[in-house]
Amino acid sequence: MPTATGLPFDDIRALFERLTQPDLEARGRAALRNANLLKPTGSLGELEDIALFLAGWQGVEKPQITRPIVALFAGNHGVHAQGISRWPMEITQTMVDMFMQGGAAINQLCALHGLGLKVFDLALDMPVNDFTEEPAMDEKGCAATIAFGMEAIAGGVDLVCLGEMGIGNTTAASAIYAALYGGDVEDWVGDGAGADDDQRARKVAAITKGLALHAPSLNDPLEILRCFGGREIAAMVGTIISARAERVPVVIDGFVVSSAAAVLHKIDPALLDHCLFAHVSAEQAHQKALDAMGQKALLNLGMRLGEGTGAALAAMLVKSAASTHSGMATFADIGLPEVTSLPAEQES
Ligand SMILES: O=C(O)c1ccc[n+]([C@@H]2O[C@H](COP(=O)([O-])O)[C@@H](O)[C@H]2O)c1
Ligand SMILES: Cc1cc2nc[nH]c2cc1C
Repeated sequence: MPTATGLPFDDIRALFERLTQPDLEARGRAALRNANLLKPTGSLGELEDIALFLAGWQGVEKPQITRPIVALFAGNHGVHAQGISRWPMEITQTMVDMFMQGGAAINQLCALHGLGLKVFDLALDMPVNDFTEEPAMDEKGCAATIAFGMEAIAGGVDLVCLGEMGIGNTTAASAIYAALYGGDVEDWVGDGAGADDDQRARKVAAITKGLALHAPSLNDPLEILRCFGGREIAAMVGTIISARAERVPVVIDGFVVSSAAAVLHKIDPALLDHCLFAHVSAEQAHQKALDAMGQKALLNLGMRLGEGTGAALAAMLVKSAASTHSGMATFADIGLPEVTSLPAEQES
């Protein structure tokens, strides 16, 4: 990834200059098909919007989801030493082992909804640096981790749901939001995986210290990622970028995955055009983060697990949207007149 001519991040930044776009002609054909499907206009609500979104990114009138995956990234965090989580760091490895054994929540949802599960553990025995003392990563390591995340869609997938596991990573995510958007640190901090009042106060203190230490870097979103992010967050940035290049839609999970999306949104909101936001996490500040990105989530079920569980549920909706749109009969099929053009405002 790093080149002889520039800094490692230069290669990443170059990718933002040549963004693939949805196929608007295919999307238009899908909109016409949608108008002819055997149902009252608009009666499948947001499923219709999702079907047209898929048609645009897949470049076909009848989109299909046949190879969906959850890409689940795990990382450990040096800031854990500041007493910011209810859980020991070893739980990250324990859960990775459990993902392999099939006993975690995400395994059940993947099996139920026909989603492949790819688990990537990112040097769990070498946590990123404690961001209250030094940047979490150096530029080379951060860029290499972004590049690693780009490989998650290799082998051909047509929907990628992002998930993560990392004790301490809600502190990293809160720090990223506070650095990107400013405001009171308290407003970006929540209970994570069950923090008590003292742990929560220590999250605020750690982030406040980190923001002061890394103040010179706060005007550059990739630097913010490097200073505060875990490897799992950097890798998810990479997956979102490579999915865009391949025109593969991405489903963003909760509070932590959204922090990876927020890094890209701050660089250019158009970098998220191929992403759907799955759910509003119960982690306080997730709604605030969604608002900052101008995003509306599909579900709001009070979930705050991570692992990609909210994204896996939303994938079921995305698959439903593709199936109804592509499989239904039309009014012409029952001998009724066909709609042959749409009013201009309904064309996209
Ligand atoms: O993504 C979310 O919405 C979310 C909200 C709260 C907690 N989590 C999960 O909880 C873990 C981090 O919690 P903590 O308190 O150790 O920072 C990590 O494995 C996340 O997947 C995830
Ligand atoms: C047990 C456990 C499972 C998790 N899955 C995602 N984050 C988690 C955090 C904990 C503590």
